[in-house]
Amino acid sequence: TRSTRPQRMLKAVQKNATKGNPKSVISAIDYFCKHSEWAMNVGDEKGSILDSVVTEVNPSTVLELGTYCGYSTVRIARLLSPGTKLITLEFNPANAAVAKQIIAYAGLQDKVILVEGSSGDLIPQMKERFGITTFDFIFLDHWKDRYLPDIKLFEECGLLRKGSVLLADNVICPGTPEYLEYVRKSPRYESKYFPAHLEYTKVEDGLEKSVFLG
Ligand SMILES: CNc1ncnc2c1ncn2[C@@H]1O[C@H](/C=C/CNC(=O)c2cc(-c3ccc(F)cc3)cc(O)c2O)[C@H](F)[C@H]1O
Ligand SMILES: [Mg+2]
Repeated sequence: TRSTRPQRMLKAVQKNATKGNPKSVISAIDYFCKHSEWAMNVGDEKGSILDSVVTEVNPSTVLELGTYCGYSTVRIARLLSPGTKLITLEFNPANAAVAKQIIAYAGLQDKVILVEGSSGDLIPQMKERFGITTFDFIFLDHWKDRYLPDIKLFEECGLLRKGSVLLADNVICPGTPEYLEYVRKSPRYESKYFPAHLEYTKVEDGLEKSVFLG
């Protein structure tokens, strides 16, 4: 049967990237998406903003919602200090299987805990399963209508502390209007918009960085 786009992306990584070299894996995926097939990775322009926020926060506890093929997982994990691991949630087994291989190809498997399942089910389990008290950094890039319910879940589960940073992809395209209204209106968050473009296109998009004020 015909391969899937994530499988073709993995093939492109195995063909064009250097094993153990995260930068070459990132470049191979960006090249594939620019010249072969568009895919919903955060991409190089927004990815650079992601890099700068991760570097600034230098988090000890990290969560990503929506692994997809692992592109942003590789971008984040490559910047983490030794001994720090990122937890990434993906509920589609086929995506998780590809992501696992792309993360391993980058040599970052020891810095990533990929959990198969839905954020709605897994967020309440973070404390008991992974010994997390609070997250320093959260990257939201899963179904856009789940950003708001999930941030409320973080609050209810006591997973945010004064200074926790949430970075949300696609707040313009496809758009997350309810989430944006919530973080921008709530007195409990300090929010800032980083303008950019939809990955591999000229369409306007951007990232919203929201700091929990406690
Ligand atoms: C709901 N809880 C979940 N828990 C675990 N994994 C999940 C959950 N929900 C989804 N997943 C998992 O997270 C991924 C989903 C990513 C969704 N991303 C997008 O739709 C998305 C769309 C565009 C886009 C823009 C313009 C256009 F013309 C077409 C597309 C651009 C983007 O950057 C995106 O991120 C994965 F597929 C799904 O299994
Ligand atoms: Mg996205």
